[in-house]
Amino acid sequence: MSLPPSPYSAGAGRLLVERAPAKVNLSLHIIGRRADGYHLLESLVAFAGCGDRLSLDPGRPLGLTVSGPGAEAAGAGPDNLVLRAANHLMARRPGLVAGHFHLDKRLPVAAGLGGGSSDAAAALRLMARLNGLDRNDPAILAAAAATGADVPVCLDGRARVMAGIGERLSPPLALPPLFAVLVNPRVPLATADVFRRLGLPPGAMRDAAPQPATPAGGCDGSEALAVLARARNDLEPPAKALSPAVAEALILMRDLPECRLARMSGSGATVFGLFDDCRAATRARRLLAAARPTWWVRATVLR
Ligand SMILES: C[C@](O)(CO)[C@H](O)COP(=O)(O)OP(=O)(O)OC[C@H]1O[C@@H](n2ccc(N)nc2=O)[C@H](O)[C@@H]1O
Ligand SMILES: Nc1ncnc2c1ncn2[C@@H]1O[C@H](COP(=O)(O)OP(=O)(O)OP(=O)(O)O)[C@@H](O)[C@H]1O
Repeated sequence: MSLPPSPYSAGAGRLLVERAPAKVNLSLHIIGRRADGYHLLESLVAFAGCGDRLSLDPGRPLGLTVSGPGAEAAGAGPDNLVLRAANHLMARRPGLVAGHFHLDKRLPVAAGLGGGSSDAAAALRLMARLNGLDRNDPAILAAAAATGADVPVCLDGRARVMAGIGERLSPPLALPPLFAVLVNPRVPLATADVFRRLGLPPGAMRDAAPQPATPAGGCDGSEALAVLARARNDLEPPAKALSPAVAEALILMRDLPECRLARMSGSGATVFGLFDDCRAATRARRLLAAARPTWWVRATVLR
């Protein structure tokens, strides 16, 4: 039996490494549904300090190995979003040099944290670095959009408002650092199932939804929290209907004495809580981890 190649093996080239941070939807408002079934939305997206890690060994043929707690759920086959993104890019730019990817999969899978999308974006950044492409090269942007609705916003991992189905991005936003706890009850939720459960017919527009509450540039953390409190995640009700663990996580988070805001991210089941400072978030992480020892719980800063 041959051993899988070491993620840290030197190969013929220099190992390139990128972080793939978790994406958190601070707000998510559904505006309508396109005739092709995709939903139009407005979402304020930020990125966490925790995430996956992707490396690329340029000396070897295109391939992927995966390690870490989420390795089995993510898989290492051609459907992994790392390989899908690389193949989308190579189809648009024949002749690009690829290599062997190694993914250290730390984030829970199908969790509303855009882990796969962030991995795909990291793969495109690695391919861009290896081939001397600009990150804003049209082929990179097109490969990102073709890989998944969340991939474009993950390309540079900076807080933005995304609109359309995720292809229209605001300029980067200067959010104050937000002290957060992320909790995932380890119940995977398929994004397509959550959108379907919303029950919006294709072609339908909802009554005018408010703009996503976006904290003004330069505001402090407590002003940002006040603005975010006026927003919502429209996918919470369908996710709760599909998984009671989402409601349980929201209640546990909201009931923590120092929690200022609790909301689901993306299509769930991960719930985030926001706190006034790092110490309050750390205390909350300890309380949640003790209350639900089998759940995935992290304290982190969102930017
Ligand atoms: C919920 C969010 O995570 C918010 O950031 C994204 O909108 C979902 O992004 P994603 O996981 O990259 O989604 P994709 O992989 O492109 O799509 C998965 C499935 O979700 C549904 N989908 C996704 C995005 C969207 N705007 N409308 C949809 O209805 C579609 O059924 C699609 O087949
Ligand atoms: N690298 C990857 N990491 C995680 N999942 C992957 C990956 N590649 C393919 N997948 C598949 O994609 C699906 C969605 O995974 P992901 O973890 O990105 O979901 P998510 O966090 O809900 O994303 P989003 O917030 O964008 O909806 C899973 O069912 C998984 O099998």
